[in-house]
Formats: sequence, structure tokens, C-alpha cells
Amino acid sequence: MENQVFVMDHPLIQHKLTFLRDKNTGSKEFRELVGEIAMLMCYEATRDLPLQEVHIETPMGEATTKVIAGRKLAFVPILRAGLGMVEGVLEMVPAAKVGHIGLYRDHKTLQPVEYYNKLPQDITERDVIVLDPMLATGGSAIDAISIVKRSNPKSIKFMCIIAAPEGVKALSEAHPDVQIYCAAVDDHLNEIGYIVPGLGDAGDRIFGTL
Ligand SMILES: O=P(O)(O)OC[C@H]1O[C@H](OP(=O)(O)OP(=O)(O)O)[C@H](O)[C@@H]1O
Ligand SMILES: O=c1cc[nH]c(=O)[nH]1
Ligand SMILES: [Mg+2]
Repeated sequence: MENQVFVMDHPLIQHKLTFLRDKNTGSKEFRELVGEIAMLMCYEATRDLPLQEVHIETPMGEATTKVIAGRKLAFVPILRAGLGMVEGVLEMVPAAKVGHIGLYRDHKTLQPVEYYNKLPQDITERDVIVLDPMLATGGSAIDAISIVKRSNPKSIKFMCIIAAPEGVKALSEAHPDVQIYCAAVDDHLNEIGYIVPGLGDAGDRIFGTL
């Protein structure tokens, strides 16, 4: 299971994460930080994209250089909070398509409830990165990935900002083929399913609905 989880401890990501966690950070700055962290994480999560050689002419002569080898990506944010990560990852991969899966966690049962699902038509030709800032019990990520799998993409990765150990375990068991990228694995979940220390409710902090 450990090999499946990549914790991105780059100083820039860790620095931004501190301000994201701070309860005094307002919605505007929170949104900006989520976008910036997603962009930095995307850089690392796409490290294994295959390259192919091309021949070009520079102003100084001919050169054999590299471009990404026709591999197509799709990002799939889990609504709402995953939307906060989209702009940042598209800065890195502007040609990617974006699907959406709407899920909210029932506050009593903590079970995810699906309310929206729209994926790119050519998803079978694409590598998918599912986005959500928070992996708590893992229920939402597990369901979202099951939905994406039914459309048969080439591969699936999951990218979150903060994970709980409980969520990492549940997701790894449910989808052992899916690599998990995160900026931190926190201490635990509290009795109402929030990550501690975490950052509170990511969707509410992004959209100012607290
Ligand atoms: O791992 P889990 O226990 O399923 O919890 C994580 C989910 O909870 C949050 O969404 P929420 O239900 O608050 O919806 P929102 O994004 O619309 O606020 C978060 O963005 C994840 O989708
Ligand atoms: O801590 C948590 C857990 C689930 N969803 C959030 O937004 N935050
Ligand atoms: Mg929420």
C-alpha cells in the first residue's frame, strides 16, 4: 500500500499548505492557495508522462528535442471542493479535458451522495486524474473513482491536498491500482469525519459558504 501513496513534501507546497490550514485565511486567499498547490502537485503527478523525440529548427540550427508523446489527460474534480484545483492543473496542462462528478457527504451517515456526472466522450483514450482537496473517510474518492472506472479510461490517479490515514487505507484497499498524490497525511479523523488538524471544510472555505 505504501508504494501507492506519494506525499509531496516540496518546501513550496508545505509553505502554502500552512497558510491554507490557518483558520484566519479568508476565501480569496484560500482559493488562490488551493489553485497554486494543485498546480505544483500536477507538476509532480505528471512526472511519468512519456516523451517522444521531434526534430525542430532553432534560430541557431537543427535540434532533436522532446514533446509529450500524444498522451491525453482528463481532470475530473469532485464537486464542489475539487473545482478549486481545476484552474491550477489546467495552467500546467491546458489541453486536458475536464469531467465533473458531483458528490456530497451526507452529514449524518458520512456516505457520499451522487448528484452529477459528466465525463469527456473520449475518456477511453485518456489518463484521468481525479481531484479533491480532502480525502477523509475515503467514501467520496472511492465512489468517484468507481464511476470513472465504468467509463474505462486508460489509467486513473487521485490527487488531494490533505489525506487522513483512514482515507488512504480505505482508498488503497478499494482501488489498489490507483496512485494517490497528496501534500500531507494528517493525524486522524474526528468523530464527525473531519480531518485533524486538517483545514476545516474545504468546499465551504473555497466558496465562502461557512
Ligand atoms: O473522504 P470523505 O469522507 O468522503 O470526505 C471527503 C469529501 O468531503 C468533502 O466534500 P463535501 O461533502 O463537504 O462536499 P462539498 O465539496 O460540496 O463541500 C470533500 O471535498 C470530499 O469530497
Ligand atoms: O476535514 C474534512 C473532511 C471532509 N471534507 C472536508 O472538507 N474537510
Ligand atoms: Mg464540503
